[in-house]
Amino acid sequence: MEQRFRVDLRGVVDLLSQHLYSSPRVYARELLQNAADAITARRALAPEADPEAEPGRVVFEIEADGTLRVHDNGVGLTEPEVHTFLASVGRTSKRDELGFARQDFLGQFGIGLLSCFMVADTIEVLTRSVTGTPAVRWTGHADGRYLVEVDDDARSSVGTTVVLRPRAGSAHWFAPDQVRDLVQAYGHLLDVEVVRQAPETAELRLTEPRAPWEIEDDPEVRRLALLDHGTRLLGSRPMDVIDLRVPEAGLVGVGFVLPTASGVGPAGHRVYLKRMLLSENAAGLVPEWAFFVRCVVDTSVLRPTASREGLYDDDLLSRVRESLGAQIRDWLLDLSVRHPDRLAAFLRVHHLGVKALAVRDDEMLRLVDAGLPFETSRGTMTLRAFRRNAPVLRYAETVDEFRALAAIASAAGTPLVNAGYAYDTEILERLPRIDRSITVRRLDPGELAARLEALPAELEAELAGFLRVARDVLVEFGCVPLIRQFEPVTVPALYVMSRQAHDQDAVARDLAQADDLWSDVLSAFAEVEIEHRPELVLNWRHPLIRRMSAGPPGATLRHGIEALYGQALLAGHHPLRAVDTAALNRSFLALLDRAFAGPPAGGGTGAADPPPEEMP
Ligand SMILES: Nc1ncnc2c1ncn2[C@@H]1O[C@H](COP(=O)(O)OP(=O)(O)OP(=O)(O)O)[C@@H](O)[C@H]1O
Repeated sequence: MEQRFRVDLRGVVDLLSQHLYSSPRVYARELLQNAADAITARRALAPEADPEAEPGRVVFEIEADGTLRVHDNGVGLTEPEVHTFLASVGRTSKRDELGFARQDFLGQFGIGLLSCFMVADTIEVLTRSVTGTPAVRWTGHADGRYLVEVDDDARSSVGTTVVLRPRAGSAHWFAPDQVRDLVQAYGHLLDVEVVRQAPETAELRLTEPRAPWEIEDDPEVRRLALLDHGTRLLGSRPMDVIDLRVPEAGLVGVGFVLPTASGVGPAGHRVYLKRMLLSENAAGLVPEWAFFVRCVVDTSVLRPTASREGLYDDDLLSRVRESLGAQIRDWLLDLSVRHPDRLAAFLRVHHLGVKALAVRDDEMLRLVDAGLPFETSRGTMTLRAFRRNAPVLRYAETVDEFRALAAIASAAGTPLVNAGYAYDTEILERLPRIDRSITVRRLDPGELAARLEALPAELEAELAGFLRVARDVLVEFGCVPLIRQFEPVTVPALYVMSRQAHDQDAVARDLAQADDLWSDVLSAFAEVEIEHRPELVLNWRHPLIRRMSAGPPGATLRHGIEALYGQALLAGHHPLRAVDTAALNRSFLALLDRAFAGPPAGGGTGAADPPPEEMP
C-alpha cells in the first residue's frame, strides 16, 4: 500500500537550529522578510483590485509581557492559502508554476517561518486577505500540531500579524533593544517603512530612506558621505571609495579601499540581497588579489544559500567576481593617470597586493612600472625612471646581494635594482611583455667582477709574489684571488661567486652530504665544471691592500688574507662553512695577538709564547 511521508516537525526545527542557522537571531530576519514580501505582493496588484492600498509598513510591537506582534499591511492570506503555505513545510507562494524563485521576493524556500520555533513554542498568524475573504487565525505548535480558525475579528485590515510569545530562556530575543538591533541590522535598507513600538517609548523608525550608494549629491559631497559611511563600517577612514555595478546580477554598491594593509573591521563583504542584509562577512565576491577592498553591495539576482548567511557559489557569482575585479582594476589605472598622489599613497600601503596582481596582469604591470618605487643603486625610484638612464635593467636577486654589490656595481657603470622582495624578480622578468625594447638581466656577480678596472700590466706583474701567497692561502677555500681597482675605496675585498661558480658550489655541498652512489655521479659533474671558482677581488684603491702587498710574505700576510676573505664573506652575507669559520677565528686571534705583541702582564717573560710570525 502506498504511504505518504510524515515529517517530524521537532526534528526539522532541531535540524534548522543546529545545522542551518547560525543563531536564533535569524527569526527577526524571517519575519521581516515575510512581511516585506507580502507588501511586495500587494504592490504588484492592479490598483482596481486593491483600491485601499497604502504605503507598505511593518510594525514590530513589543508588549509589556514580552509578547512580540509583527504587523504588516501586505497581501494577507485566505483560508486555503493558510493551509497550503503556512502548514506545509517547504511550500512557498514565492515561486512560479515551474518552481523558479520569483524575482521580486526575498523568500523562496518555504521554511523561514519555522525559524520562529527557535525562540517560541507557538506561532500565531492573524491574517486578512486582500481578496476580501474573512480573516483567519492559524496557530502552529513546535510539536507539529496546528489549528486554523476563520475569525473575522482576528484582524480588521488587510495584512498579517504574527504573534510570538517567548519560550522560557528566550525572552532576551524579544527585548526592545534587541529587536531594534536585529531589525535594523537586517532591514535598514528595505524600501518599506519598518518601525518598533515598545511600552513607554516613542515609535522608532528602523529603516533608512536610501542606501549609501544612492546619495545623489554633487560627486565630491557624495564621495565624502560615502567615506563617512565607510568610516563607520570599517572603524577607520577608508583610503578611497569605488562605485561598483554589475547589471547582470542586479548588483550596485561601493568598495572601500582599506586604509591599512593588515585589514580592519570584518574580513568579508557586506552583501544585501534585495535590500535585506544577507551577510556582513561574505566571501568570494571579489578576486583574491583585491584584498584591499571591502564591498558593500546590494544584489537582486545572486542566490543566497538556504541559511541566507552567504552567497551560493555558482557561475553567476564567478562572473560577478570577474566584473568587480575589472572595476577595481580600472579604478587603479584611473588613479595612475589622474591622481598620482593618491596612487602613491595607495601603493605605500598595498604594494604587496598590487605586485601579486602584476605577476599575472599586464595593466597592473604597467602600474607597477610607472608608480611603484623600487630600491636601486641610484636611490629609490620607479622602474620606468630607472630605465631612462640605464639601457639594461639589471637586478640583484636577493637583498643581501643588492646590499653587497649595489655601490660597486653602480661605480662600475652597472646600476642595479633590488629585486629581493616578494614578486620582484617575476615582475622584472615580465617587463618586456609591456615593452619589447626593455632588456632585463639578472646580475651575475662574475660578470660584475669582469667589469672592474684591471691594473696596468707592469703593476700587476710587480704584484705577482703577493698574489701567489694569496692564491696559496685561498686554495683551502676553493677560491682564487684577483686584483682590480674599484669604488668604493672603503671596500678592501669583494667575494664574488659567479652563477656558474654558484651552481658548482651547490654540487660540492650536495657532494659533502651525498651517499656513495650519488657522490660518484656528482663528483664527475663537478670535475667538468672545475674552472668556475669564487673570486676574492682585492681592491688596489684600498690602502690596506697596498700595504699588504708591500709587506713580507710571512705568516702575518697569510692571516691578513684569511681575514680579508672572511670579512668579504661576512660583508656579502655569504654562508660560512666550517672551514671558513675556522679561518676567521684563526686569523682574527693571530692578528690580535700580533697587535698586542710584547711581554704578557704579571711578570712573565713571554718566552713560552711563540713569536706571532711563527704561529701556525
Ligand atoms: N506575513 C505574511 N504575509 C503573507 N503571507 C505570509 C506571511 N508570512 C508567511 N507567509 C506565507 O507563508 C509561506 C511560507 O513562509 P516561510 O517564511 O516559511 O517561507 P518563504 O518566505 O516562502 O521562504 P523562505 O524559507 O526562503 O523564507 C510564504 O511563502 C507565504 O506564502
